[in-house]
Amino acid sequence: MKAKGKVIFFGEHAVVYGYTALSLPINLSTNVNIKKNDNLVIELKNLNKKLGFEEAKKDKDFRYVIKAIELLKVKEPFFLSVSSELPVSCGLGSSASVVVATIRALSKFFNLNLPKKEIAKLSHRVEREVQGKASITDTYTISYERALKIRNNEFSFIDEFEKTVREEKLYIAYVEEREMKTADLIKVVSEKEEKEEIFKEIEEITREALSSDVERIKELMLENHKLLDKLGVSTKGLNRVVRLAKKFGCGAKLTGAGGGGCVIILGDLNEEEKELIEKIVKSLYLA
Ligand SMILES: Nc1ncnc2c1ncn2[C@@H]1O[C@H](COP(=O)(O)OP(=O)(O)OP(=O)(O)O)[C@@H](O)[C@H]1O
Ligand SMILES: C[C@@](O)(CCO)CC(=O)[O-]
Ligand SMILES: [Mg+2]
Repeated sequence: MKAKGKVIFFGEHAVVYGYTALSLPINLSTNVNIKKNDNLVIELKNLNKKLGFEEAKKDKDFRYVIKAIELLKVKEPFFLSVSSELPVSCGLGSSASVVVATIRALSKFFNLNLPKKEIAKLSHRVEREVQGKASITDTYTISYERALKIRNNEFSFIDEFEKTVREEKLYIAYVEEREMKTADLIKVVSEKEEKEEIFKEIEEITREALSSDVERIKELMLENHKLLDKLGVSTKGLNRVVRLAKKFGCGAKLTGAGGGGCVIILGDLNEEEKELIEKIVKSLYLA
């Protein structure tokens, strides 16, 4: 079973504290396959790891899959294999995508017929338990496969916002590997003294973005990025890509937890501009 990834357009981190975020699903996906087996074995293809259940429990990389299996209380053994088109731990929701795909696959294999709502709820529980803190943004966007506004862990669909940003090209620049996981970055932010003031400024930007035209959305993305930098979750590499995209007349910001990973770029890039960005990133996708 498959599950998509996501980008956050506005409001990451602030959303963990009840403020607003706007997110969109993206078409890079994770695939989880399950087949009958004598023992419970888990394979993580992107990470080149394959372990039995008891061994996997001791390895941090397996935490999301293990927690999902434990939560569904399934008894019979199986072989479960995860592979993803999403770069791992880079801001595109790879953790949530793995969890949603795993729960969807378990639901099908064990004939549980879990409805979308239940899959979203369980997936969020897994992320929250593994990370300590997690908003519903990533798991719900991926479970519902719709653009969402999240506030106070409640969601609504924002198809109009998605239509507005889709008037322009949307690129994802995979800039650099992250040294920290989302869980660690959430902790860094929790220790930042001036976080509430920064969140309030992000909130104003996010609310304005929801009813703005695409040109204003581009400016607001740059402002949101500046505040994420002030919050301490940007890097030199991410700032460099955002600066270049701005020079080319685009909106740009880091997306997801930050600390490296990906930048989203909204606007048209000509061949020469694309090449200049490609020179300083690992890859550039059209989302
Ligand atoms: N392809 C994969 N196979 C197995 N586990 C994965 C895979 N992708 C992600 N994970 C799990 O998710 C963890 C990374 O999650 P993390 O939340 O840090 O990054 P992300 O979800 O990509 O970024 P963000 O939360 O900012 O969107 C990995 O350490 C691993 O446990
Ligand atoms: C950093 C964060 O806001 C987004 C990660 O994609 C964490 C969360 O919402 O749970
Ligand atoms: Mg994550």
